[in-house]
Amino acid sequence: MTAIEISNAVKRYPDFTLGPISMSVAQGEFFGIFGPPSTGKTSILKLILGLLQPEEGTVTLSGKDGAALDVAERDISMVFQNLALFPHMTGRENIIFPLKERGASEKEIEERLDFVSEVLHVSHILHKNPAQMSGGERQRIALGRAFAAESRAMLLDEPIAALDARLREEMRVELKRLQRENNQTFVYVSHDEEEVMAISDRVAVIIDGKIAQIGTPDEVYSTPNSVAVAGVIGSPPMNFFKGTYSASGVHFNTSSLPTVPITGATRKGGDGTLGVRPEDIWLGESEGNPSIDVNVSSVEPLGSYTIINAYLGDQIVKIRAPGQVTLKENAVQRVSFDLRHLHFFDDVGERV
Ligand SMILES: Nc1ncnc2c1ncn2[C@@H]1O[C@H](COP(=O)(O)OP(=O)(O)OP(=O)(O)O)[C@@H](O)[C@H]1O
Repeated sequence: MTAIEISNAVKRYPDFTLGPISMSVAQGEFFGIFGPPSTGKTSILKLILGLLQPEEGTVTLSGKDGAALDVAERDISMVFQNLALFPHMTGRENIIFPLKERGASEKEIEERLDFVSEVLHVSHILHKNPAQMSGGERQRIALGRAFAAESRAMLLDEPIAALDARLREEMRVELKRLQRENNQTFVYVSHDEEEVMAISDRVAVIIDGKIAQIGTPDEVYSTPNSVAVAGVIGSPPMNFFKGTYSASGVHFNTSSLPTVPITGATRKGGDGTLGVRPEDIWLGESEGNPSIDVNVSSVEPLGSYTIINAYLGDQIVKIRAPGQVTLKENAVQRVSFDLRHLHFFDDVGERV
């Protein structure tokens, strides 16, 4: 069943237009929204919650036209980026507020409070007021209040951004578990690509107020439909090389990179872009794959992998090699491109 359906929705601000946006989220789905800053992610959540009305198009919630539902009727909780806790209430009072509002029994309130406090690690701060909490603690209390409500759907806007890295990893596992256990619909906004890819069933990539691609994390990563999507998904980002298509493949302008055969594509002639992810460039020659010399510029050892920045002509190329690699600056290094994982884009940046 479709929980949230947005169809050709447009919202115009003086300096920014969101949309037209079309997306549908299934009941019980963990739906991620990812994109660079100021691209309209929060505005999409506000359309779903009813804080914004679309100027064109529609928002439908479980089959009901959003235009006919006020915020309270939607049965949706939202955790805002700039969280809004009641300052005069303790953590405990904040969390149980929605339960009291709907007249839950004392027993139910206590049980829910215990459950939420344990999962979110907030038992020790329940007596504090928000002013006495750190940013991360306030964030967890805000999450607790949203979870306590047991709404049909939860909208989360960068909900764990204020937490430290270890707690963030722990929390994303817990959030996913809670979502699955409660069979809730989650729409989860983050500008942290790794986080949103790790946690979501499907991801919408938002660029300049429009949905650039919707797919599973694997689809979006393995087959980005444009240079724009390829450029924002993946860390370090994909390497791009300008070139020209011909009958035998693509000839790249970059120094002496050999013509790269392109399989299954009908395109001949015209400019294009080759995309290669840093992990698809290998150190050394490899059979059947095009190879080329690069000049090592710097080496970043990161424990389980190493990032090598190297010059190919006057362009910096990023290579991600497994394990620890010892390479000297200015060394000439032969590298090969994994032919199975090359990405071709046309002159307007669409995937070929
Ligand atoms: N109420 C408003 N009035 C005018 N402009 C607005 C309003 N709300 C948002 N905008 C503009 O719309 C654009 C998108 O904002 P939005 O908050 O939806 O993006 P976002 O992707 O969530 O951003 P961030 O990642 O920085 O939180 C921004 O340029 C913002 O300045």
